[in-house]
Amino acid sequence: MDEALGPPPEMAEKADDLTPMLSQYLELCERYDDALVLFQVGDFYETFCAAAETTARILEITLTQREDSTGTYPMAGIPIDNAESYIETLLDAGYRVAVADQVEAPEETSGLVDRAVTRVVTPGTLTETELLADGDNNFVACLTDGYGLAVLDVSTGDFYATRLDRIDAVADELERFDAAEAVVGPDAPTEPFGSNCMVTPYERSAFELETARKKVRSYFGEISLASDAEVRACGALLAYAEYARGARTDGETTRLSYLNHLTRYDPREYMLLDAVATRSLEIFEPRHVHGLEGAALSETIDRTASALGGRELRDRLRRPLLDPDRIDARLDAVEALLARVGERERASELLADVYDLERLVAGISRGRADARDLRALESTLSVVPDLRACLDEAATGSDVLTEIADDLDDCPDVRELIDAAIVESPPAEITEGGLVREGYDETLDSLRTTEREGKAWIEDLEAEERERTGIDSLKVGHNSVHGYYIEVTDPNLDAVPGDYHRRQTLKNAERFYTPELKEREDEIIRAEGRADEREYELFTELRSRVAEATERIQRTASAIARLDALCSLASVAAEYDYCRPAVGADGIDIEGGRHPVVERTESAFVPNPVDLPRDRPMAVVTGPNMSGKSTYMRQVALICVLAQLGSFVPAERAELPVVDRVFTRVGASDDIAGGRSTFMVEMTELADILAEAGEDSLVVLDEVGRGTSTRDGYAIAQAATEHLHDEIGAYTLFATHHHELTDVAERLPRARNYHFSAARTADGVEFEHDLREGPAEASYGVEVAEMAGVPAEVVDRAGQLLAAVDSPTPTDAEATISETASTDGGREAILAELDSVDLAETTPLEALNLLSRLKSERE
Ligand SMILES: Nc1ncnc2c1ncn2[C@@H]1O[C@H](COP(=O)(O)OP(=O)(O)OP(=O)(O)O)[C@@H](O)[C@H]1O
Repeated sequence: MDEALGPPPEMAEKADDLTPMLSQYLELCERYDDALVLFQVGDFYETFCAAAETTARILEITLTQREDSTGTYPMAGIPIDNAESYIETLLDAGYRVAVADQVEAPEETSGLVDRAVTRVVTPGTLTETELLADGDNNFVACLTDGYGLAVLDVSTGDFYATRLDRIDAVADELERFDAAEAVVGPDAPTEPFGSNCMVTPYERSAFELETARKKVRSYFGEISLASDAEVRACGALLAYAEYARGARTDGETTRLSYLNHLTRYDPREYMLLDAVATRSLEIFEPRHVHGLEGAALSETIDRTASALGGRELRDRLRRPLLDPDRIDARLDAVEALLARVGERERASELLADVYDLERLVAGISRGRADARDLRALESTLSVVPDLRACLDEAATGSDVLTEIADDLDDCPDVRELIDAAIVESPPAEITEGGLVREGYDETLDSLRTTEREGKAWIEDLEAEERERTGIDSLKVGHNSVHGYYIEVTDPNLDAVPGDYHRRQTLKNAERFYTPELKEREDEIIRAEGRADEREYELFTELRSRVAEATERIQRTASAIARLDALCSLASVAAEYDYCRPAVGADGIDIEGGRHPVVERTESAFVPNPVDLPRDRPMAVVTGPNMSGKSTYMRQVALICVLAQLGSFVPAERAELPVVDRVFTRVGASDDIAGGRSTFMVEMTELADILAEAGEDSLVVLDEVGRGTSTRDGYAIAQAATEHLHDEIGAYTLFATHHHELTDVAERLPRARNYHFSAARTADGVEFEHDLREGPAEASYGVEVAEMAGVPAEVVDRAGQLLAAVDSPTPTDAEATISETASTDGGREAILAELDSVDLAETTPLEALNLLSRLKSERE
């Protein structure tokens, strides 16, 4: 147990004697015992005891002390004004943070200021925009036994639910959503969570079926969820999200009223890209190779102008479709936008002015938005009519675009409300006035008039008093401590009238007030204070009215997101000359295919074809190191992913099947943390593929059996190839350095050999990167070693050894055999006999007997 969490024992043992403030702290620590409690004291959030020591260390802040009658306690505090960055560091260090704010103003109470936890910040429930990545979701997942899975982005309201029957599938889904946190019930398994997912055990009662059902119903009415496991996951997740919102003091519930859409899905509706494939195809994260970082697919195809569009595109990448009609509908939209260059460019320009509507509206609904947020909402909505106009031009022929145009609602009533109430550039603070337009509210206007008139009266005062007193140097001024004053320099003090009261003495002057000035001043202060309060009142009222339009704004946000994602796909297709794929074909048939990421960095990228018809779905790819095998195989997988998410693809022509799942076994990645060797990882991945691939899957194997002896490696590679060929029939690309495997491919009727060529040149070896039929002839491993900087003497020695293997100088014994063989013709006989042996049908004992017989015949 982390000592920084829970009630500090040194306070707990003196609980009855603590000062009221510290006993309030103790109580909150008891209630929020899985979080670090940040406790507001004036302008700071303080922590005490072990929590103070921990925060001081993590945040590199000073550890001080607080004394009270019961003792001295370590204390560390952070300024409230920039608390968010400190909170982020605490989250990164693996903590949840409960923020306890003063919920009543100190001047309104004679005793202890009341404090309450107003939010619990956890990695999965962040809503603070400064802590969130713009173009990406931040998900919290919830898992029950029987594998009900719910996934929610609290900052946007995106909410999904599904049920899975295998724990592996749970891990795949969690990886798909890249959940930052997983809330688990008492019986849920704990193994599927990756290392960057915080696991949060949560109250058993929230997972009880009836409680959960009630909670789900309170948000979504009679929604049909396929299983009790899902109901429990959704209900518990909603309860947890409410808990993270903290307590409310205004009597409202902690409901997240902007959550009004739950998407129930079946993972089988989408192409499955498991964790291994997502990583090895570098869909979202580039891999670091020798410290060099390339680009990920997501970045390469992202030309979205708004955060909404960025998230939508990533979501599509996460879940490529399986339904050819839906894929085609998206492709129609991309095609329509591609054809309408002017409208598309105009739309992208407009989209660049769009704020993050989803997060804005979620903030408004949670009561956390300020006046600037409302203005941002208004300005975003004001773009919508122009966007719709662009679409009206471009939408012809695309149902998807027509639907988007229909969903784009600029909510004129909401815009009017905001525009009428809020000034154009309001301040960030909502309690200090200056937000509300003149003419919006009579009470406010009259308070402002009083304030203005009072100030005008004071402005005139200086001239009036100079005239009345005859003191030309008399000044009227204001300071924050003493308020308004009349200042008279020492030489003129004789001329000061009797109604002047001394306020302050300076070095060479005295400051005075008059009863009238005091009265005016009080009036101004009263009017100012009441005006600020009135503004706050008007603002929160307006915010609640805007919140009533949440669903309409969310629909518009979703339409904008879809439009932005489609515009991005069209722009990339135009810029990089992608073609529209035909999806739903019987086999993979690509002409001039390219790797979408590598082609951007490789100026002379060589396009290559793919020909894997349904009845010959296997290709064994050989070729020297560095010739382009891995790039080629990944490019095939990426083209399939792109096509199924509804994107054009980097090729001259592409006919593609609907691939249900992409499997990869690529490269050697150690899993030292997981305690598995390179070979073990490799074999686990191979086992998954062989167990789960079907004939509609695409399997990319980049060398199998590399992590063990050549003999074992080859045996495994051959057996796997045969199994994939005979039993599974998946679209398979198998790159290998085991040249013997090309013989196997030759023998298998539904497989074909391909190779990448290279040419020896004076400087070493030149890779041509073009794919040809048939097996490769040479490896050029030694040349590549030389290019990589292996020392010359090692390269030379390797060259000699290679030459010896290629044209062996016979040893004495071999020379004798070969002589005998050539004289008596026995060599041919032995070779003929060897050729006739079917190794697959030969037991080790038979092989040994054969060898012994042949040997004795030679002697
Ligand atoms: N079609 C292509 N056109 C131009 N350059 C390419 C092409 N394919 C690959 N390359 C370049 O060649 C380099 C090597 O490619 P890749 O890693 O695919 O080779 P490989 O055959 O898989 O090598 P190894 O067997 O050593 O794993 C890449 O870094 C890439 O920049």
